[in-house]
Formats: sequence, C-alpha cells, structure tokens
Amino acid sequence: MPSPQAEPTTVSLVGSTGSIGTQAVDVITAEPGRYRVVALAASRSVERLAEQARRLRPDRVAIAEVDRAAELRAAVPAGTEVLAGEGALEAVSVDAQVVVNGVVGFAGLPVTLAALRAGRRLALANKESLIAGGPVVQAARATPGAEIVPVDSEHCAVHQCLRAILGERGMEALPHLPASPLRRVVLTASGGPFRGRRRQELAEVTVADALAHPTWSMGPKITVDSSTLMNKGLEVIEAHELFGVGYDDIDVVVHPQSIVHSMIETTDGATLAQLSMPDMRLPIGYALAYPDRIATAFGAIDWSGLSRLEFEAPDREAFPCLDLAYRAGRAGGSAPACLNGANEVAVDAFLGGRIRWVDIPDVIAAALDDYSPTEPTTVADVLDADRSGRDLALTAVARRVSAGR
Ligand SMILES: NC(=O)C1=CN([C@@H]2O[C@H](COP(=O)(O)OP(=O)(O)OC[C@H]3O[C@@H](n4cnc5c(N)ncnc54)[C@H](OP(=O)(O)O)[C@@H]3O)[C@@H](O)[C@H]2O)C=CC1
Ligand SMILES: CC(=O)[C@@H](O)[C@H](O)COP(=O)(O)O
Ligand SMILES: [Mn+2]
Repeated sequence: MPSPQAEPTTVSLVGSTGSIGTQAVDVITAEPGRYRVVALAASRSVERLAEQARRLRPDRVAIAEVDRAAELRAAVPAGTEVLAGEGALEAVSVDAQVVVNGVVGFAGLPVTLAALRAGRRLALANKESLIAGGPVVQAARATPGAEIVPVDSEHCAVHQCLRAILGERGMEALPHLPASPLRRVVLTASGGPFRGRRRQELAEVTVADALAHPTWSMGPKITVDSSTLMNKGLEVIEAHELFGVGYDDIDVVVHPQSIVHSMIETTDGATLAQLSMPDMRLPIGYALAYPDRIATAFGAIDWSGLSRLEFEAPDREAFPCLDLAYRAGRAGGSAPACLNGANEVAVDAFLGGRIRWVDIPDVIAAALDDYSPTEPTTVADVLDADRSGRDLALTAVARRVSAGR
C-alpha cells in the first residue's frame, strides 16, 4: 500500500507534449489525489500543451518558442501564467517537488541543472543532459535535497536491482558506489529494427525503416538511436554517470522481447533483473513515487502468454555506434558531450535525408577523431564541447553531401 499522503506531491512536467510527457500525464491521472501538476512545458506544440493545461490546471505553462506565446496565452485557462522563450523551461523546473525531464536531446540540460540546483527530485528521461553534462551535472546533484531517479527503462531496472543489494542509504550515496557485492551491470537492448542484418545489408535502409521500432513507441530521435545502437551506447555512459560503475563492468546484451529491462550481477554469481512488459508508464510511476510505489499496474506480465525470452551478443561491426560510445565514455571529460552533439547532428541529417543511415557512425567517428577532450567544470565548458561535436559533425556531413553520398 502507498504511504498515506496529506498533500499531493507537486510535479513539473517538462517536455509534457512528447512520448514521455504524455505517458507521465497518463500515470498522474491514473493516481487521483496523489500528484498535482503545477507546471507544464514544451518547445512549440501549442495545441497539445493548451489541452493538457485545460485538463490538469497547472499554475504555470512554459513554451520555448517565443513566437508561439500569444497563441498559447489565448488557449490556456484564465489565471494560468504563461512563460516563453529562453529561460522559460528552466524557470518552471524549480516549481515542484518532482521535475520530470522529458525534453529530447541536449536542450534538456538547463532543466536538469535547474531542478538539481534547486534541490529537487529529478525524474530523468533526458539522458543526453547527464551524458553531455557529466561532471557539471554531478556537481549539481550534490545539492542538498537533489536526487536523480532514472526514468530510462534500463536504468530504472538497475536502480530497482541495486536497491536490493545497497538499501536506501546506499542509493543516497550514488554516484559514489558504496563497497558492495556488485560485479557488473548488464544493460539489455532490443536490437532495434535492423537486428540480425549485416553492415552491407544496411546501406539502403530508409527513415521509415529506422523509425519502425520493434517493441517501443517513442519520439523520432531516440528511435533512430535505437536503430544504430547509439541509444545503448548513450545508456552505457548514462549508467556510468548514474551509478558510478566503471566501463569494464557495464555490458550490453541484446534481448529482442524488451521484457527483461536490465540486470545486475553480484560477486557470488547471482543475477538480479527487473521484468515487465515494455511500458514506460512503469518507470515513470517508479520515479514519481520513489521510494514508494504507485498503486496502478503498468506492464504487469501475463506469464501464460509469454513463451520465450531470448538473449544474444550485439553485432558490434554492423552497429559501430555502441563502441563509439564506449570509446567516448572511456576517454571521459568532455568526450561524451562531443559524441552526443555529433550524434544529434548525424541523426538530424539522416532524418532530413541528407545522409544515409550507414553514414551516421562515420560522421560521429570523424568528429571524435578530430576532437581533443578537456575537463569541463562549467556549463560554458559543456556548451563548448557540444558545439565542437556539432561543428565537426556538420563538416563531416557536408563532406558526404558534396561527395554525393
Ligand atoms: N519515449 C520513450 O519511451 C523514452 C524516451 N527517453 C528519453 O526521453 C527524452 C524524450 O524522449 P521522447 O519523449 O521520446 O521525445 P519526443 O520527441 O516524443 O518529445 C520531446 C519533447 O521535448 C520537447 N522539446 C523538443 N525540443 C525541445 C527544445 N529544443 N527545448 C525544449 N523542449 C523541447 C518537445 O516539445 P514539442 O512537442 O513542443 O516539440 C516534446 O515535449 C529523450 O531524451 C529520450 O532519449 C528515454 C527512454 C524512453
Ligand atoms: C524504453 C527505453 O528505455 C528506450 O531507451 C529503449 O531502451 C529503446 O530500445 P532499445 O533497447 O532498442 O535501444
Ligand atoms: Mn532506454
């Protein structure tokens, strides 16, 4: 049973109009009286944002694109404060006890930093901010009261497993991993839509092919990342940052059913895993309610309908992005920010039809080859590294476009 609550927990939903944001709304509305949404925020989707505001009645609504503010003001209930433009999303990221960061990409960094620096619980879906922000996000995480509870399904699974061996006190010490019987973390990957194909069979795949994820329905950027295995590579760095586990102790296994969401192995050979049907509302509810549990079941397994759970090694030759991420993670410092920025440029160029799917890893590798990592200590350092990754990737994209590839 959940703990009795006098007052609802306040929540800011940033990126409320996307896949994570709309599923967070589902979870909150399934738990009447438990949560109150005090702020909603998105980039440009006025209609969806206004509809959510009419339903959830937040105090404030923020929109990043300033030229959409007038339309939004006209569509939200009277008395709702509307913020717009630079700083608007950051401003509403301190309004609540729990901040859900469902923004896509590096644009989520200000939300992550604002929530942590204000000592809030951050329900983190936006992996890119932690990966690129590295040491700067870790410093903000040390703010009294601040905590990150992962929404990303694999890390939410690892979080649940680690609790079993570390206890709540051990979890509070993260990312300084306490002395523990943990041997390794094993992240599961669906393998994406191109699982089983060799590199030479992937030259002609289309955007529609890459967006056809076999098990999850998600926004376009992460869906393309899943198809290249860069999503898993980013998640390896995310696991390192979240839990303080070294890269030699983070492995990836392909599991096409997406039911085992990840595992930990202990020194005595035991494996602990978290299983559920692929439904992001479970990890979202976990991050909202931690250390309690919500009362609504999302993703419970009907064992009579489940015939097999399969596992295989990732094909690192056909999907080189996985090792590019390990390379950047091991290089450390600002290398993950460069990797992430280059990946965002490459994915954007692929979605825009400027490069082929097989060019994505080559563009990112070209950026990493020409980049010398530094040790970022400020947000400006992180922005610099992101900019360099983007510039180097843009050059590599332009080279491919002018070569007619
Ligand atoms: N979807 C999923 O199941 C999972 C997602 N994640 C992670 O969660 C994050 C969100 O993914 P997902 O929900 O799929 O993405 P979507 O593309 O579905 O949604 C993105 C959200 O971010 C907003 N947004 C886009 N660009 C900006 C910007 N420049 N500044 C501020 N807000 C912006 C969008 O607003 P608007 O609608 O106005 O454009 C929208 O609300 C990603 O980091 C992803 O890796 C992790 C695990 C699973
Ligand atoms: C739901 C979620 O957490 C995604 O990150 C998911 O893991 C993507 O699937 P892949 O395993 O194919 O990358
Ligand atoms: Mn994931």
